[in-house]
Amino acid sequence: MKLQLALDLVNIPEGIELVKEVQEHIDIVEIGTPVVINEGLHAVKAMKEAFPSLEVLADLKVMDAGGYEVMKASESGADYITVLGVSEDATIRGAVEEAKKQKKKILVDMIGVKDLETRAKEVDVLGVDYICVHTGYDLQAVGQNSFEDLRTIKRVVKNAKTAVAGGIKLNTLPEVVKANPDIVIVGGGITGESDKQSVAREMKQIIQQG
Ligand SMILES: O=C(CO)[C@H](O)[C@H](O)COP(=O)(O)O
Repeated sequence: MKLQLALDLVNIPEGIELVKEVQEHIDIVEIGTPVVINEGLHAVKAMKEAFPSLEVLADLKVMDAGGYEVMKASESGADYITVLGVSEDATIRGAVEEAKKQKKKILVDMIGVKDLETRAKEVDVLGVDYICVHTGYDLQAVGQNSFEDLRTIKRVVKNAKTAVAGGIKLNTLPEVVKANPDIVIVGGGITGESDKQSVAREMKQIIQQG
C-alpha cells in the first residue's frame, strides 16, 4: 500500500519545500488539479526533477482527448495520470492506450459517478491501472467520505488496483487501511498540519502495519 501526498494549495517552490519535509515517508507526490491550473505541467516537471526517486501523479482529471493529454503529461515526467470515471469509454481507452505506449499508469477518479458499482465494473475491463474512489472538497464540506465506496470497489473490481482520496486524516486512516486499498491519497491531512513530517511518518507506520 502506497502513500500519496496531494499538493493542491501551493505553488511550485512551496510544493518542493513541503515535499522536502516528508519525502522519506511518502511514495507518490500528486500535483493536484488546482496546481496544474495555476502552474501548468511545469509543476510536474519541476517536482520530478527535484525528487527523481519519488513517483509523480498529474491530477489532470482528464475528460476528453485522453490520448493527447496523457501524452503531454507523460512528456512532463508524470508516472500516473488521472482520468475521470464519468468520461466516455473512448476517452478512457485512448488514455490507456497512450499510457501503455509511454509506460505510464492511468488512475481513474470516480468522483461524481452516480452508480459506482456499475461504472466501476465497466471501467475495470478497459485496462486501467487504478480505480479511485474520491469525495471531493464540495462533498467533504457536507460531511461525506469515501469509506463505504472503497468497500464497494474492493468487492467488484477484479483487474485494476484500488485507491481512495478525500479528507483522510490521521484519525481516520486506520479505517481506510483496514479496507486494504493499493494507494491512500492524503492532502490536507498532511499539508494542513503544523508538524507535517511527524504526521506523514505516523501515517506511513499505520500503512506499513496494515
Ligand atoms: O483531488 C483532490 C481534490 O479534487 C485532492 O487532491 C484529494 O481530495 C486529496 O486531498 P484531501 O485529502 O485534502 O481531500
